[in-house]
Amino acid sequence: METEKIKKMIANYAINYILNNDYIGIGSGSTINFLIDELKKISYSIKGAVASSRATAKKLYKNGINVIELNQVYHLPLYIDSADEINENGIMIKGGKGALTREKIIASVSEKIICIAEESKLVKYLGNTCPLPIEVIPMASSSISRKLIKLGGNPNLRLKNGKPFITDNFCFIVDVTGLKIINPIYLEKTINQIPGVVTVGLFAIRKADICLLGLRNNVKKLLF
Ligand SMILES: O=C(CO)[C@H](O)[C@H](O)COP(=O)(O)O
Repeated sequence: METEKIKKMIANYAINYILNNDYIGIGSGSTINFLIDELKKISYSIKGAVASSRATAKKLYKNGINVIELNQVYHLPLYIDSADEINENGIMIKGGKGALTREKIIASVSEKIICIAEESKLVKYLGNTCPLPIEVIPMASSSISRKLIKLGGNPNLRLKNGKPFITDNFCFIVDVTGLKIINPIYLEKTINQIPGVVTVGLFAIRKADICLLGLRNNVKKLLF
């Protein structure tokens, strides 16, 4: 309950960053769902929103926000999303809800990335409180897992109701624990190069510019 209250508070704070009559990229997950509830109040001033998942698109649409395809815009001035972890340099682990690929695409064309997260997600060492998700082409999940073991990780195919979890892109997710994320940019590039990897949920090459960190009673702004 306390976490939900904090997520709501950050979402309420974050709408102050939304530019009048412009486009915006919107992430996925429970924190972002609170943000979308807030966006409803200013839907008239949002030119269009690019959604990072089908679930987000559905909720935006329901809240009267104009949902557009990324192909309709050249670039986005702002992308707001949450993360599973963020470190003191703005590098994030994302993909806990499985939307990492679309999130990374939107992040790559966005001028500014704001991460909204509760304090518990701010970590010193990435990968200690959550696994690193990797979206993979289904036929390559085993070969990729073997390569991840060679890199020192413990890969696990993500399941839902006993069957592989299927992403919006009809792919699987391999969640890896145990990797030492000492050089995140190098690790992101290394994993990206394994054949069959669609996206690794390490956001080091394009990290957050700002984090709005939800504390118990207020929001702290971190600039990177
Ligand atoms: O990366 C994500 C989705 O792929 C989310 O941002 C991350 O999982 C955090 O989710 P929540 O806001 O529910 O804690």
